[in-house]
This record gives sequence, C-alpha cells and structure tokens, in this order.
Amino acid sequence: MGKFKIIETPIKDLVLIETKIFRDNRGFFMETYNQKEFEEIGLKLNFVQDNLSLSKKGVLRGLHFQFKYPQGKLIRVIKGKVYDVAVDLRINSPTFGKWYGVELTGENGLAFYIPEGFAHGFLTLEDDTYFFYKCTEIYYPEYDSGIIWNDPDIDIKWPLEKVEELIISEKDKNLPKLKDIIDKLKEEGNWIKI
Ligand SMILES: Cc1cn([C@H]2C[C@H](O)[C@@H](COP(=O)(O)OP(=O)(O)O[C@H]3O[C@H](C)C(=O)[C@H](O)[C@H]3O)O2)c(=O)[nH]c1=O
Repeated sequence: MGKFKIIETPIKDLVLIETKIFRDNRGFFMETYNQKEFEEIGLKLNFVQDNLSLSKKGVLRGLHFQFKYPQGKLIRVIKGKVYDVAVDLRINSPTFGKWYGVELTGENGLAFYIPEGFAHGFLTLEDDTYFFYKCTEIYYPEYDSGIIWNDPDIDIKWPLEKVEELIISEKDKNLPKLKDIIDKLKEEGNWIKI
C-alpha cells in the first residue's frame, strides 16, 4: 500500500495528493515526494526547482504563470494555512478559464499538483505560513506573467472574510485580465494544448 493517494478535482489532471503521516509521541514523519510511488499513482514528474515563500495572514500571491516554459507545481504548506487556487489556461481545454480552490495546511499533509498550463495563486489564512513547491521547469523572469486575482470573468470565490486585510505586491495589483491576454497566449505562448 503506497503512501500517497490521488484525489481528483472537477478539472482534469489537477489533483490533490493525500500523504500518509506517521505520528508518534515525538511528533510526525511524512515523505513529501517519492518519485517511484508518484509514478505508481500516475504522476510521472521531473522537478528541476524548489521554491519556498513565507507569508503573513492576508498576503495574496498570484495569479501567476510562465508565458513560455510553463511550470507544473507540487505544492505543500509546511506550516500555516492557505486557500490555494488554480485556473485552467490550457487552450482547447473544456474547463478553460475555470478555477478550483482548496485549503492547504501544514497539518493535514495534503499536497496539490497543478500541471503546466494553469495560473496559480493563494490567499494566506494564517501568519507565518511557509509555502513550499517543486517545479517542473525553472524560473524565466522574462516570461513571468499573470492575471489579476479578482478577474470578474474567472470570478474566484476567495475566502476574504477570513482575513482582515489584503497584502498584494504592486506587481500583482497591476496584472491584466484574462480577456486582455488571451490572444497573446494563443498566438505567442508555447502554451499547453490538451
Ligand atoms: C517565482 C520566483 C521569483 N524569484 C524572485 C523574483 C523576485 O525578486 C522575488 C519575488 O518574486 P515574486 O514576487 O514573483 O514571488 P511570488 O509573488 O511568490 O511569485 C510566485 O507566486 C505564485 C504563487 C507562483 O505560483 C509562482 O511560483 C510565483 O510567481 O523572487 C526567483 O528568483 N525565482 C522564482 O522562481
């Protein structure tokens, strides 16, 4: 019996991964990634970069994606709590422009795999939240791109009632709407076509 279990979401290929937690009187142990066992549950992934960010309660990062060299992301909250959101930007996808959100905490061992072709963002629900993710492609600042977090056409139901204030970077405050970049995405991005 493997240590990881896939949980499907309403969006194809976007999955949650339950992780076996070994608890004892010292605390707990878990494997956060195991290439062989991930392949056994259908996730054949090659990670080339790990990221770690620390956020205060109310920080919203995103929605981000890399215009070229899109990144798949295996996300875990090490400590704290976030509401994590992925938006399907895969051209021709039947769920193009649709979003899915999930609460991730350091305690429940839930991981979230967001394949290439999605925009990603999260709202931080606790202070001192450590957010760790493995990426299937390296960072290309020249291709760093995104969509404004409150794009009315995507209409993400962020749990804003759970935070007192929003803390958003100037860069993220000025991100475009999906409708303003859709043509560029289709024409110039070596974007994921499913
Ligand atoms: C993403 C990234 C950033 N940086 C540098 C660039 C900036 O000087 C600094 C902060 O970058 P940024 O403000 O883009 O960090 P976030 O707002 O956390 O961006 C991330 O937030 C959302 C949630 C994501 O899914 C992406 O991985 C990523 O876009 O780190 C790097 O050196 N390498 C990197 O891979």
